[in-house]
Amino acid sequence: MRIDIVSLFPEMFDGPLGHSIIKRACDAGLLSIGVVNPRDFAEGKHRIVDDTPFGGGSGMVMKPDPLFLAVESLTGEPAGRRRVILLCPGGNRLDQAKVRELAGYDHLVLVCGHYEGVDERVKEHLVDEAVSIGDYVLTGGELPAMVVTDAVARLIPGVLGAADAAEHDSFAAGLLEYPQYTRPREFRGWEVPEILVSGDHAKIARWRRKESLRRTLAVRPDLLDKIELEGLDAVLLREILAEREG
Ligand SMILES: NC[C@H]1CCC[C@@H](CNc2ccc(C(N)=O)cn2)C1
Repeated sequence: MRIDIVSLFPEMFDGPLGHSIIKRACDAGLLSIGVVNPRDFAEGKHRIVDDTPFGGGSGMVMKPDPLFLAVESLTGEPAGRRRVILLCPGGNRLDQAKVRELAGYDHLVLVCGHYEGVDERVKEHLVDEAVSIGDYVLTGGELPAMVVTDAVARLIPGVLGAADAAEHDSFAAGLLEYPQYTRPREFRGWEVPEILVSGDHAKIARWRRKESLRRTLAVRPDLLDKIELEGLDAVLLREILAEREG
């Protein structure tokens, strides 16, 4: 997969994309990431990328021309499935389903906004979709672009290594993930649940599913509305509710 990021601050990406899993994915050729600066596409000696808003108002707005030229420099050759995304607070909410959808593309172009706004013609005629990582405003779209890159990259086959590593993530099965423990078995008097050292894999799987349901019910009951709970899940949920009563 190829991810190109359009940002006025390319150096912001050296850290997060230059380490750990993302770096390994790039070194393994599973992912390639580029960052272009729209300022390099701005005309004139001062390479202006923003200007005051028509109609008045405070703050500056990102001009359309440098952004259009920067994106068009990346979308020349017809590359399979491509999606151009603007990161902004008013975009479609990013969730794991959206991450899975974006991971299905061959080429993502992530446009990072700045200042008080981005000229509306960028959203109307240049990008395929506006995406928000949450209901809050940041100083720029760079951190959201890193979030999207990280979340999508870990779903690329081979990036996470252990085949099912992404399967038991929170939200992967629509539920929050079960609690994880590792050595030491006893730490400051706090013991690892006995069942996890029982060696009974069926019981462990049941315990994990039940804990996922218990946590999801407690923290994100809204997620339970989205999935059909049948069979064992329904049994486990009844046990959880009975335990709450008891
Ligand atoms: N009107 C402010 C707005 C103008 C256009 C550029 C953005 C950059 N900041 C962002 C970008 C994305 C998100 C998010 N939630 O994904 C939050 N903040 C700020």
